[in-house]
Amino acid sequence: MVKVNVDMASSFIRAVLPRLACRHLKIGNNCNGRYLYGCNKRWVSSGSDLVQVEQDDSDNEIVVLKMNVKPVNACTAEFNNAMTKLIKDLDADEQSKGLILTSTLPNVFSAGLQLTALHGKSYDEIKEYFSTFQTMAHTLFTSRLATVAAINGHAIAGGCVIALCCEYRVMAEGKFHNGLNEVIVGIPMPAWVSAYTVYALGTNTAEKVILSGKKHTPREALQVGLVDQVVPPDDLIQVSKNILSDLIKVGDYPRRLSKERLRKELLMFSL
Ligand SMILES: CCCCCCCCC/C=C/C(=O)SCCNC(=O)CCNC(=O)[C@H](O)C(C)(C)COP(=O)(O)OP(=O)(O)OC[C@H]1O[C@@H](n2cnc3c(N)ncnc32)[C@H](O)[C@@H]1OP(=O)(O)O
Repeated sequence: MVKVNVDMASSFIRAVLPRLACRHLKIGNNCNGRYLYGCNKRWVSSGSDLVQVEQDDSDNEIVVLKMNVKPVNACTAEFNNAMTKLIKDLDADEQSKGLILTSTLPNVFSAGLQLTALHGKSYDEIKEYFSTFQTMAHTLFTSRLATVAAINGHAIAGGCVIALCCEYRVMAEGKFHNGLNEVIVGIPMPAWVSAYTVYALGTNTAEKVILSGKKHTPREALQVGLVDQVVPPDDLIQVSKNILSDLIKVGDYPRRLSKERLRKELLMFSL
């Protein structure tokens, strides 16, 4: 399990964050959705039913993971752990080469951290919860698979982070937002999230995106590099599959090793 560096933020978390989270959202029993689970050809078990798994290409090389935590794909600890397990299982499965990450929900990719999980919790509980999110993000970021985020709705804060962990991001046109609003919510941006953002956007743009806390339209997200492509919603999955097919055409070993070498520089921020 990746450990979260919470030293600098410990008093903040204890004293302020739960209050801010409460103020930001109506606290209620709002993450009690029903979960679906399906797979066309073979099962890759997450040990839970929070993520739909589809392997629908003829070679079983491409896997589609659909986040499925109603109503907004808030990243519960159970979801984070399920995602981590799934990605690790796929990494260990030599047949799998590429991963598309999307959502079952029509308008939301992910709303990020489950803010309600922070309310009324002890410091240790909050720390443990954060570490499940960081472990999931770290596992996705360092996966040997080629990864494409098919962003079919809002991708806010941690939802945007999940997309940034992927190699390529395609977003559907629509009245959606994509951004890192942590500073607005009241969360000082953790160094590892900043590092992932810098990796994807470059330092100067990452600083603007993080410090503004701005939520971008798909077109604005494209301009700042939060996404690589914006497409009509109906084309999202097919475009993502086409991109992934190109990515995995490259020899598996050189690709895998190059990705590892490129991304390992950032691990110092993550561990
Ligand atoms: C140092 C160590 C540090 C380590 C810390 C590591 C941090 C890593 C960085 C990550 C930080 C974060 O993710 S912080 C999370 C920030 N996330 C957000 O600010 C997103 C807030 N949500 C939204 O903006 C919107 O809900 C949005 C996603 C666009 C969907 O809008 P909609 O109109 O479709 O839906 P809504 O009506 O708003 O929401 C539907 C219900 O879902 C709930 N809901 C919405 N977002 C939720 C959320 N994130 N968590 C829980 N519940 C949420 C609402 O309260 C509603 O509940 P009911 O009223 O009961 O129905």
